[in-house]
Amino acid sequence: VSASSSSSPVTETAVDSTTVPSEMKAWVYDEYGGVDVLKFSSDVTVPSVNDDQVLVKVVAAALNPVDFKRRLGKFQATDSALPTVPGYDVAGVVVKVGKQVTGLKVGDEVYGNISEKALDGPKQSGSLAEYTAVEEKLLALKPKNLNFVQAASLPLAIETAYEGLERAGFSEGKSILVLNGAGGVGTLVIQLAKQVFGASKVAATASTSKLELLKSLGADLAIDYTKEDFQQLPDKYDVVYDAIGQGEKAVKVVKEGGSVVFLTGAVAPPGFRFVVTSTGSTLTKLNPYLENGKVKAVIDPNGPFPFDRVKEAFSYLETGRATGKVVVYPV
Ligand SMILES: NC(=O)C1=CN([C@@H]2O[C@H](COP(=O)(O)OP(=O)(O)OC[C@H]3O[C@@H](n4cnc5c(N)ncnc54)[C@H](OP(=O)(O)O)[C@@H]3O)[C@@H](O)[C@H]2O)C=CC1
Ligand SMILES: CC[C@H]1OC(C)=C(O)C1=O
Repeated sequence: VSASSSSSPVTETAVDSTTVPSEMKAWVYDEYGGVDVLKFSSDVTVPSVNDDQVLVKVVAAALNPVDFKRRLGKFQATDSALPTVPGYDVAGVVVKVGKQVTGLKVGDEVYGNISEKALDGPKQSGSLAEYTAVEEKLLALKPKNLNFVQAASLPLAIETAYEGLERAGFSEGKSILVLNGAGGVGTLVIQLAKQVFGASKVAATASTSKLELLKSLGADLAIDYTKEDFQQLPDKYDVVYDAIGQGEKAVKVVKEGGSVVFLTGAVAPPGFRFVVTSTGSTLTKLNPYLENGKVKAVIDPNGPFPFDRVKEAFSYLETGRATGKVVVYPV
């Protein structure tokens, strides 16, 4: 696996914005369950565009664990109605703009996480489709040096990484331990902590074959969780960022007065858990770090998965072994 920030053939894509059809191809499920509830359909209604939204022709989409947790029915109480087109992360081209849209125009190449609140009323018509409708405020212009696969991989994960660091009060000169440094979020927490926030020390956990990746992303210490227990090591950290659900252990290695961020699983005091909020402004703020290559997209080398292999893509993500992001391209 290598992190990359240079564009490639996927950068070029021609999208005819004049002919938006009424129906589209998309992956849909109308019942909660395993990957087999996903059905490929060619006659899904193209979502209408509210005044504050744009219609995006999807070039690439990325998968997140929240996609399969939602499909399994873990967030039914606050989910949008079935049937659902899954998918939060999108990169594509604007083909229609709502009446109140001021910052985007037809032809703009954009990326973003299409659901402002990941669990509370997420979009019913998501990004694993030929078109998706998104509020302008959730999108940012795609950095020119990133191809669509790289751009699609970033939104939800980088927004989560950034929001967690902000909420933890992470700042220059502080130390951090990232539990699950090789995943979609952890690969970005390492980079943001080092390159954007000015960490004094970044430690991260992964299995043996991924340790070099962690160091390439900026980790000063890569801990092989298959061989040693971070709790037995002498170090304590200003912030512990738990992206794997090891709450009870995470709080044992934080410094007095430090912060423990939980993304999943039980919250052990004094830690806290949050759910990511999508905002294009975070992407715009981080675009310079993506454009100068200080922060790179990490794409799992088993992908990108073409549109007709979305089930396989989810099955792979659900193994819990993905390195960086699982991306669907071409759509
Ligand atoms: N609260 C929120 O708003 C959000 C929550 N999340 C949640 O955060 C978690 C991480 O998300 P994401 O990064 O996308 O997940 P990924 O599916 O990308 O994580 C996969 C990685 O997990 C690593 N891993 C598995 N077990 C361990 C372990 N015991 N210790 C260290 N690493 C391990 C694997 O590395 P290896 O093969 O080496 O084990 C693999 O590279 C998920 O539970 C997700 O639902 C994510 C985004 C937002
Ligand atoms: C409660 C955490 C939940 O929210 C998101 C976005 C996930 O991936 C989760 O597990």
